[in-house]
Order: sequence, then C-alpha cells, then structure tokens
Amino acid sequence: MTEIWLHNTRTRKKERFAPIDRENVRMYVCGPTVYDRAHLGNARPVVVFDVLYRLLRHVYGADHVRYVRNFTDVDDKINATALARKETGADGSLEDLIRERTEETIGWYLSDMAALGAMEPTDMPRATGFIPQMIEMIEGLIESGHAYAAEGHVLFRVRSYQAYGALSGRSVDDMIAGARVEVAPYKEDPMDFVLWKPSTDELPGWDSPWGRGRPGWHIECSAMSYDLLGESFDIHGGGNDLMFPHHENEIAQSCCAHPEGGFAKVWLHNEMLQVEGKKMSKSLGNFFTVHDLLEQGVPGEVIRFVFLGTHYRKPMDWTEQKRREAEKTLRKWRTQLDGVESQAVKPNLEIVDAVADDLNTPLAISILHRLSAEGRLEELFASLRFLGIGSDWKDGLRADVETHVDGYVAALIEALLTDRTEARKAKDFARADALRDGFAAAGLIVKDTPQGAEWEMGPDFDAAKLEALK
Ligand SMILES: Nc1ncnc2c1ncn2[C@@H]1O[C@H](COP(=O)(O)OP(=O)(O)OP(=O)(O)O)[C@@H](O)[C@H]1O
Ligand SMILES: [Zn+2]
Repeated sequence: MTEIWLHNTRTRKKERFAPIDRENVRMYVCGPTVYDRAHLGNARPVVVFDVLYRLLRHVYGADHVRYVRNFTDVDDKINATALARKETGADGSLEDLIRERTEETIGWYLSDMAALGAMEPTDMPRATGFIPQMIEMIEGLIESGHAYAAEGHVLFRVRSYQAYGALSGRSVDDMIAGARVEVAPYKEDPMDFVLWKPSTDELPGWDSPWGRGRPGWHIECSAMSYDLLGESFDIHGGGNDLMFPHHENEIAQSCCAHPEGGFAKVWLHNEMLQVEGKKMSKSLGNFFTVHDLLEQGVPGEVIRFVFLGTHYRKPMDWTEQKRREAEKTLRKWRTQLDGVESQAVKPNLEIVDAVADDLNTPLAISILHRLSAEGRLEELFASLRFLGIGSDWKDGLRADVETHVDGYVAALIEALLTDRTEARKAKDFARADALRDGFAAAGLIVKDTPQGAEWEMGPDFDAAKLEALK
C-alpha cells in the first residue's frame, strides 16, 4: 500500500500519515467567506486539498474519506456588501439581500472551482446551519472557565489555555507584540478573542443566553468540525495566512471544549499565491478572479496545471508565461491522447508516490512529461485523471473544454488583429502583410469595417497555423 507522508505544521516535520480510522479518514479545510467572487489565490487551497482528497480516496477507497469544507455565511463583510446594496436602493429587507448575496456567491464559487477540476467535498456546511452547536460549545467553555460573558459579548480567555500559540510556535507575548489585537473595555486581556457578539436590530442575529447576537468567525469551524467529524480527526487544512489567529483560536476552543479529543492530528498549510511578492488579497486590491481568467478563455485545467507546477509549501506567482506553457503542454497531450481509452489502467506508480510524498506535484508533472515522451499513453491518461486534469476528457467535459479552447482561439485572433493594426500604424508593412497572408492560410476570413475588423472562421480554419503567427 502507498505510504503517505505529510508535512505537519504542528510538529514542523514530514510525518508518515496513519489515519485514526482507515475506514473513515477525515479532513476539514477552512472554506471561503461568501461575500464576493473567489480570486485566484482563494483557488489555491481548493486545488491543493483536492489533490490530497483524490490521493486519500485512491489509497483508502472513495467511500472511506470524508472531506468537509465550510462556507462562512455570517460575517461583517457580507453584511457590509448587503448594506451597500440596500443603500443604492435594492429591493427587499437586509436579511433578503444578505441571503441573496451568499446564495449567489456560493453558486459562483462552486462553478468556478468545478471548472478547475476540483471535486465537491463530501460535506459543505454553512455556518448559519450550526448556530445551536456554536452556542452549546460556547456555554461549555464558559462552564469550564475558558470563556466569559461581558456586555453582550462572550470572550475566550486565551491565558487559560497553556498551549496557545503552539501551532505557529510563538508565545502569547510575542503574538501580542506582533498582532493587531483589539483592546476593548469588556476584555480581561487584549489577547482574548470573541466567541459571540451582539447584533443590532437590522443585522442578522440569533437568540442566545447572552442576548441577540452572532458568532465570531473562529467558533464556526470548531463547532462544524466537531459536529461532522468528531472531537478528533485526521487532517486540518487551509492557507498559511489562517495559521494565526484563526487556527490557533480553533485549536484553543476545540481542545478546551473537548480536552480528551485532541482535535486535528495533522495540520497542512498551503503557501500564498502572490503578486509581485505580496499575497494576492482583497484588502490589497491586487487580485483578479478565477471567473475573470475563465472568461478570458483560459481553460480551468490550465489554471490547475499551473498550480500543480509549484509545490504547495512554496509561494507562487501567476505569470502569462506559465499559462502559455501549460496550455501548450496540455494541447500536445490532448492530441497525443486522442482515441486512447484506458478506464481500466491505473495511474503511474511513481506519480502516485510523488503525490504521496507531501504532495510533490512538480515531480509528478515531470513524470507525466516522461510518459508522454516514451509514448506510454494509457498511463499518461490515467495519471492525468488521478491529478484531476481532464478527468472527464472522454465524457461530458469534452464540449466544455472545446468552448474553452474556442475562447483561447478567439483571444489569439484578437491579439493578432491588434498586432496588425499596430504594424500598420507603425508602417511595418512587411509584418502587416505577413499577418494578412497568414490569416488567409489559416482559413480565417477578416473583413475591415468602420467599427474595426470582423472575423469569421472559414471551412478550412486551422488554429495551429494561427499560433505560428505569434
Ligand atoms: N493569495 C492567496 N494564496 C493562497 N491562498 C489564499 C490566498 N488568499 C486567501 N487564501 C485562502 O483562501 C481561503 C479563503 O479565504 P477567505 O475567504 O478568508 O479569503 P478572503 O478573506 O476572501 O480573501 P483575502 O485574504 O484576499 O481578503 C483560505 O483558505 C485562505 O487561506
Ligand atoms: Zn477555519
């Protein structure tokens, strides 16, 4: 049986993975706050943990893995988005607008992530569906002295949990020095964090022993993972931007509420997708969405392939060059694999082992290239499926993939037409003529109109010939 090794953030070591119960391997990954479209950075953990999910299913059997990824649908950012819409005159109560916004965002998220070849987790709980469980956990924490109520708030008493900070390896005092902790009159200690807070009349709220209010973000994950996976489970994942405070707080809450449990055994964190050395993030405004890229005609599997080219514990940039290379490789393989049937063939063992070695997907990709070069096409096909690339090449996704390719070709044509306009402007007639002849040779019919060039693919249209014109 394949041995899986994973780098555990908690111990800072690569450890051999041994599930608590091999019949029921359990993983929890922090999901998105649903107030806006997912940016490309948000997609990275989705792809990383999808690769792990597929590996676990491969090793332990598809029916023996439970993968939970939540939707945070209670949050000030969601409320702010809905309030802004209400202020611009949108119909409906604030509650309706909030629900509309979260439903819409969840729909976008699921279709964008499906386009990246990510399987849906077995469970996708929403925070609003687990409020009673959160209240129950908070009550328990108050009873055991780990939390206290003050002015409609409930706070977690950080100093009551000795091991606080162990995940990121920092002491409470270091963390206070480094973090922007909020000082508030109702806090015993600035480090204490909110489990429950009061709601105003118009904001979403639930009745609780502390008045009408809403949960803090961290308690959501503790309550949902306990309800669905129990007091101890195998793997907890998320981006490394969540390590502190979110994951430290989850650990503190869960370990104090269920001291016998131990919560998650292995903690896995993906590094960030960056833009010029900085985390891609909404607050920095340096982001583009997955949807933007798909709309531009970049196939989802190309995005996935680019992600897999960098190890999950290394920061990465999205670059045009990586996109182009991934697209070229996948096109080549697609042509090579035309007509190959291999439902019964297993993925290449070295590739499975590479993924099992702390998700070494760059190594897996180099082996894919070797299989292609050696013409081991059935293995190549099965291994791509295992990595979630073109997993449905033979089935329904084919048409979808073709529209993506069409999008790519359309973008290419537009780029070449711009190129021609610029060549004409610069009086580079040699280039302009070469493009005109090239279009004709590729079977592309171009008509110049006062509104700009219009084009149409003729009966002998050949995209490969256009490619050569770049
Ligand atoms: N640039 C990034 N690279 C990789 N993962 C990221 C990046 N930004 C966010 N994530 C991950 O995306 C997931 C969803 O996070 P969340 O919904 O909190 O993001 P957000 O608050 O919408 O985004 P941002 O961090 O841009 O404000 C988390 O697992 C988080 O670690
Ligand atoms: Zn979480």
